[in-house]
Amino acid sequence: MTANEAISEETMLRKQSITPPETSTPSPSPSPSTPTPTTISASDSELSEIFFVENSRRKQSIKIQVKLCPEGVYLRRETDEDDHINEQLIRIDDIIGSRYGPRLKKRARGGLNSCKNPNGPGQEAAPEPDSDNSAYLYIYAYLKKEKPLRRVQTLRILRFRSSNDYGVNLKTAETWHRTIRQHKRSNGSSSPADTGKQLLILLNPKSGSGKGRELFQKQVAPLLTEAEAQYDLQITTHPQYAKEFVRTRKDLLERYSGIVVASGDGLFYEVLNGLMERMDWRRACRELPLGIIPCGSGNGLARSVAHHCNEPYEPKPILNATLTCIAGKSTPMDVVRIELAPGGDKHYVMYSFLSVGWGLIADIDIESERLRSIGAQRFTLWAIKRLITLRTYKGKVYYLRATATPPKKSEPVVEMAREAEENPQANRSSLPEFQDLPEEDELDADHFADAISLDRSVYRQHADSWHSAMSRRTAYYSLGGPSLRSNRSRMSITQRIEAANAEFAETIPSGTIPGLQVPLSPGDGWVCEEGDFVMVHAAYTTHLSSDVFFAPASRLDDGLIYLVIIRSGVSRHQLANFMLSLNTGTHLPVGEDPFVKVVACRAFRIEPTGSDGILVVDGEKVDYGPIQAEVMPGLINVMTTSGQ
Ligand SMILES: Nc1ncnc2c1ncn2[C@@H]1O[C@H](COP(=O)(O)OP(=O)(O)OP(=O)(O)O)[C@@H](O)[C@H]1O
Repeated sequence: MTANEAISEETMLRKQSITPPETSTPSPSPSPSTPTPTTISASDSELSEIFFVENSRRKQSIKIQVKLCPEGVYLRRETDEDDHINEQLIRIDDIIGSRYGPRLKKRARGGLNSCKNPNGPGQEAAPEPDSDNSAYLYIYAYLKKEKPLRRVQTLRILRFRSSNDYGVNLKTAETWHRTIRQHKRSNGSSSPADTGKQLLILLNPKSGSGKGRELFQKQVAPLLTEAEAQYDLQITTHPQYAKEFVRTRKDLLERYSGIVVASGDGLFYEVLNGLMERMDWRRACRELPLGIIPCGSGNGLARSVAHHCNEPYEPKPILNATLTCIAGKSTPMDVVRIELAPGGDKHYVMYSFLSVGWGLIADIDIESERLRSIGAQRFTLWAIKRLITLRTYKGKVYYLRATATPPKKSEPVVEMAREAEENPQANRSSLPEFQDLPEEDELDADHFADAISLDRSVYRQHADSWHSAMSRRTAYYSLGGPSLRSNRSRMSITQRIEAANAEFAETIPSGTIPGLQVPLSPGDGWVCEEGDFVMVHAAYTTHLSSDVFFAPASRLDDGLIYLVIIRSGVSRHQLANFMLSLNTGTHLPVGEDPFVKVVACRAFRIEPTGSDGILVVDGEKVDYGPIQAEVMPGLINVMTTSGQ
């Protein structure tokens, strides 16, 4: 039989072949349940064709109607023998890509460099002259199944051989390929293949067990190839590499459609903070969705994203997360602005996406580092040790409940300016120097990049430390810009500072709560708890690590920080139960508890007494001392399988 044929791989490459008749005549598009003897039926959005699967064992051919429509690919199978009909829909969301051309000799693998197909997206090289004239369409899908939640790899191969001319068959296969892409686009998926841009992939070869490179080659690259994703793989060579890359790259937004971090949470933290230090941070956060492929040891974000979009995680976290990154959809996610007391070597303002910890869990996380060689067991062992030798910490915890009305923004800079005008000499030393930025026409692209890379940290430190002490707002920046210069001489100090603030409010992310040095007032809605604490731990994603389901009620963009406060006096038994239930998310008290409290808040401040203790932000140790945090709702976009 010289007819079209489809090789259908239901699950992991289980092959059958389907073959439609040799000649094809156009026909109206059939419904999925109505088989037609015709081969091709094309409208703008639907294609339909009858294929045959040769069943050599039973010496019969099975007729399969394949219909491509906006919902996906319908396959309707019937046998002459028992009139039995099987139907299946491969949802368009579950199809990650397709390719067409001659039969693939072996499974294509992505390399470690930019992936480019010389024949254009989805198309393979022309067949050898002596081979058959069939054109093949490979449809790569990962079917989502519930109970247990999993993705099942599925490959459908349609073989087009109606014509003796390879070019004609290829054209038919190409039409199917193009239509699949169109349907994915209409379904809200901006596939990397459609954007004309590359995915930036940042890979830390040292994260987790140190096998990031191999994991990428074996598990990630093949999927990127199937999804026709063009990518630029950057392998980090040292800490801060990723941060500097995204911070200083001039063409970041023009060149890349998104950033995928193939690493642990530590590298994602670098990328987030690098983005936030760009002059175009707002646009970068809005336009560049961020994805994570879990190659680290904690992987709290990857687990939280999987939880958010009801995607499987274990037993194949890398494969599942990669599917999420290539789904072409994204969801807003909160970022938390952290302010630390100056003095240490860590950055004064930082941006966090997971958690802030003080006390028990932070201690276990950091102190058990010395047992890293024994793997995840280190947490259990150290938790037992710390439960036996329980520590408490004295201090104050302030929080602004989610329901509290935000404090009215004061006009601190205006107040300062007024003082300065009244008494210029007295205030001169406390006012920052006005720095002239280059004229706009001097700002070519290179110049701009240098300005970003050289000066930003200076501006940030300077402005923050100055204003935190003097004002209720922490991030007004007083640097004169080009827009001020023309009429500067005619402007009062007040006007100049207001104008500068307006300009830099856009270019530098600012907080809305009082600076760390400013006392907090209950009148503004702040609740204060004072005393001895076993732990204060704040989370804004569901999972702190792949197996710590810390804030089950959290949503990626709910604008909430979940603050868990455990006071001194809690029994070891209750604490042990708390720790043991962390992986199921059943650790939090259902009703009122005298020792354990959960507060949904917008902002909080911790003021530890003394200097001996551990504070962590996103699992990394920071300088011990006062710390405050404020949520910036939906600031970034993370790659998901549902969403826009
Ligand atoms: N090439 C490199 N060599 C050494 N360290 C690196 C390199 N690239 C990045 N780093 C640093 O390694 C740190 C840890 O990386 P990462 O978070 O990816 O892995 P992890 O610690 O195993 O995972 P997790 O944070 O989920 O526990 C990051 O803070 C990053 O700065």
